[in-house]
Amino acid sequence: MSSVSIGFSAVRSLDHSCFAPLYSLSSSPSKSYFWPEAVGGVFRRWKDGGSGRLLVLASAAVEESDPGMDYAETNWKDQFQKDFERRFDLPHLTDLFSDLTPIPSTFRLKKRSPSSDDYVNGYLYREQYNGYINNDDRVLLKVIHRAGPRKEIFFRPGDVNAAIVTCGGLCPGLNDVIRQIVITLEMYGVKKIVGIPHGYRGFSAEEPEIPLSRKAVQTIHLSGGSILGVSRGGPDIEEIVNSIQARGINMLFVLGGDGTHAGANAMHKECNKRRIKVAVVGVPKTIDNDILYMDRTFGFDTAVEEAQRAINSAYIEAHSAYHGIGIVKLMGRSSGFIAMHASLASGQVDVCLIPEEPFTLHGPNGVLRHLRYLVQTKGSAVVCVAEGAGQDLLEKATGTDASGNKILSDIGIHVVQETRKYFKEIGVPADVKYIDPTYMIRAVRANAADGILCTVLGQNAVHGAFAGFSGITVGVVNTHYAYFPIPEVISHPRLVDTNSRMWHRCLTSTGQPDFI
Ligand SMILES: Nc1ncnc2c1ncn2[C@@H]1O[C@H](COP(=O)(O)OP(=O)(O)OP(=O)(O)O)[C@@H](O)[C@H]1O
Ligand SMILES: O=P(O)(O)OC[C@H]1O[C@](O)(CO)[C@@H](O)[C@@H]1O
Ligand SMILES: [Mg+2]
Repeated sequence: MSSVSIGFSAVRSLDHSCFAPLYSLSSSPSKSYFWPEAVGGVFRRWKDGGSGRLLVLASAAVEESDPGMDYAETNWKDQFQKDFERRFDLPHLTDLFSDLTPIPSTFRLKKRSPSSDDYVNGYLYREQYNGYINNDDRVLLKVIHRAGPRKEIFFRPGDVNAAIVTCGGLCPGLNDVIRQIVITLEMYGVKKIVGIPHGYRGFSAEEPEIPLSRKAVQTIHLSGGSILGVSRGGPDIEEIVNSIQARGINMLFVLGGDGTHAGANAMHKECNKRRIKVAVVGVPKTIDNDILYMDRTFGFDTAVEEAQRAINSAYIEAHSAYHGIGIVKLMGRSSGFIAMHASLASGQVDVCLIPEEPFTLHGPNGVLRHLRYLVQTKGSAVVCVAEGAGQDLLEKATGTDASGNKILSDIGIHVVQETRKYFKEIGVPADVKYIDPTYMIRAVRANAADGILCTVLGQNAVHGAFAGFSGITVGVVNTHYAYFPIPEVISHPRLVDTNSRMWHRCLTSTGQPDFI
């Protein structure tokens, strides 16, 4: 692959260890060459059957630009930027209600330069020295909308009827986000805030709404779970929007994964169709970290921390046993981020198996043969397997859960059974210990890093709704908080790039060969 850099920008990201070139021209026809760890957006272009195509890489997410666009002209950079800008334009209430006029924000910010009023007993209180965000402010090459409080807002706080709903599986930090949404709504002057019980099912009105106030949420972040409850499945979009209308909800905060966001976007569209003024704002929740564009989603950091505890226990068990083999199954239906990061964090994993990397168990290049080598050379081995890994090796499970997600076959149990069988067959003793910490990981409270992330996301969700956006979600990209149109972030799950430096670091740490 030949590649020519034509411009640089120093963009720093917490996730990444480098400063990255911004634009790069490449003649590689292969889609597999990308730099998922490059930051700030790396533009790479190659010839594809005569028409130029372009990739933008944003914080480990790879997005193909509109293939219909002709980037062959010399001003491809401008064209690309315009195309990207168009795709990331945010739906706004004024798209529907053109006569809406904003009012000065009720969210008070202190001035940047302190005045004598800001001193109390000689101390300067400057915790809110911050500025309002301009609607033109963008992050990542100035195309993605910056999150934060706007000077003008589109709701009178007295008219706001806000609701919060948490859907899908549990995730550390849900209570932190709920808490911060409530606190921020109150800071704007909102009085009517409720929680919808048990996810979208709560819209079918079997259970009463949960009244929320600063007092009610003050300490909820001290425990895991969601005080509102969660669920999968539930009523269809029309029924949900009927319920939104009947309850008079005009700000809806939706905390959930890709399914929840698909629902939120459908609700936003249905509200538009009915011409009702409702701001639907999502906060992505997934311990799997499988949402596009975001540096990370809340709960992921905590999940990794908990997961590496399970791995360390597996190591101690395996290491203490004669020919011990510790096998740990971690969550990750389509993406192996938890398994990869926990393996790296622990440093004790010999084999890390993720959905993105095919492998065989049997045969000369299989996992089992390598385990035999490990127990015979170092005395023990640890395997970390993501739940979505190796599904092609298993008998297909049939059916879906209440939300329509495919039920996966259990790769953890399969690896355990096959390992026991293999060692018995070859007459080598092996003491196999299995740990599945799945729900222990999900149910814990958020750690400090996630607590901060949840706080900022919760605040920004409220700022986004007051700013008049709807059908959007909030995330952190290249360390900046930004708003995204929902369809862009859920178009497909974010996957571990097996050509990335991070996956290679993981392989270096485990020392595992290719199992193909
Ligand atoms: N395409 C869709 N359109 C409308 N609603 C959906 C869609 N997919 C899922 N939902 C609804 O969203 C809710 C949550 O979906 P799901 O159970 O798939 O969890 P999720 O949000 O993807 O979170 P998790 O990461 O835990 O799987 C459910 O109530 C489900 O009915
Ligand atoms: O057992 P539940 O609640 O359906 O959740 C399992 C799913 O949750 C996830 O962690 C996503 O939140 C997936 O990786 C996993 O398949
Ligand atoms: Mg999902």
